[in-house]
Amino acid sequence: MAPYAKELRVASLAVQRATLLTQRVFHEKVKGTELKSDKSPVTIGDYGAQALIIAAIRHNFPDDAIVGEEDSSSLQDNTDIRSQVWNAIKSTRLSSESAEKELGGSIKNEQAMLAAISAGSSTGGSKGRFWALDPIDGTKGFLRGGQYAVCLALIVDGEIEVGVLGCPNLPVDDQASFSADISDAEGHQRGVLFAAVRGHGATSQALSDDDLKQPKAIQMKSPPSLADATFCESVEADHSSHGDQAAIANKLGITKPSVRMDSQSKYGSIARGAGDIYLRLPVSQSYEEKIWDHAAGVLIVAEAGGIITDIKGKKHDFTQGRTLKKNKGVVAAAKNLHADVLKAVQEVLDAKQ
Ligand SMILES: Nc1ncnc2c1ncn2[C@@H]1O[C@H](COP(=O)(O)O)[C@@H](OP(=O)(O)O)[C@H]1O
Ligand SMILES: [Mg+2]
Ligand SMILES: [Mg+2]
Ligand SMILES: [Mg+2]
Repeated sequence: MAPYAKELRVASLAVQRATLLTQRVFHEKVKGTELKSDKSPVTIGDYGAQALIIAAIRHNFPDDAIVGEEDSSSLQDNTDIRSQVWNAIKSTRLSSESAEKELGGSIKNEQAMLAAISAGSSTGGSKGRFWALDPIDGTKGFLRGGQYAVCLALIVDGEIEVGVLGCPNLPVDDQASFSADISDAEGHQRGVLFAAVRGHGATSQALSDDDLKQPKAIQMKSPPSLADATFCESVEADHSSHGDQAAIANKLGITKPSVRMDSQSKYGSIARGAGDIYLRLPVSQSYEEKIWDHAAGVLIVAEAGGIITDIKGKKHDFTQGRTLKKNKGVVAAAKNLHADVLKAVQEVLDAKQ
């Protein structure tokens, strides 16, 4: 059996189930968005997806630690939000009974739901197994009806071994034109699951497939020249500097406008050859990137043949706890472009100092 086959299967089904919850929360316009202490939003969808995924991991791998973005502290007193999360969870099941059973079935009650959410409090580190979980990455994109991703990765002794991204609003077709805009995907079926196991390549498949047994290999594209390349970057200008990105594009002779897209959908997109370069350029020097914002996407891009480093050219270090405190930013590109892109990034950023 291929390495990590069970982990890949459980992670894929757990992400698929969580995307059903997030889509329902979005379409039923379930209100109940809170602001966290850093003023970032968290929704019923974030809490519900975290609970469902952690319950599935604990059923299958009870000894594994979990580094999840959300915690349940604000749900302890807020009974209104808590019961909305519970309602969303209760009504979310995979249509395949056998797959639902593989995940351990439903969560038993509200207490078990809170316990599952709280179980994402591991501090990670350099030893043993843990899962990095972002139940909704791009919460702002999710709220806008844009791109978002449900992200799960298994890290073993500091190496990312398995990565899964569920992107409900990206087109299924790997050849569809590269855009964050959902209306551009009209006529395209939407909802794609990207996955990778270290050393075994990256795949995509339709999120709607009941049994998730039809992954297709994906590959990064190598554009003939830098001038033909397409950049992507965050929508949020305080997550990645749009101005620095434009200066870097200019230096490289790239004239096509960048594609702005929320979430790790950017990693999935370049991995399937829809775009060529993803830059995340620090705005604040003190911000530490979170491991759950990158782990799954970094493996998927690497396994699709891309190169990913931070802005200094260093590999991202997932052994440092809940954040990537030893790294700044992201430079992800096809193999034939990465060195030139990194050089331009450094020239532009150095010139600012
Ligand atoms: N100042 C900052 N710099 C970089 N990333 C930030 C940031 N503040 C928040 N983020 C992260 O950016 C993520 C979204 O990335 P993107 O801009 O690529 O869509 C957020 O994930 P969540 O939406 O899961 O909270 C959040 O963790
Ligand atoms: Mg968040
Ligand atoms: Mg995130
Ligand atoms: Mg999130």
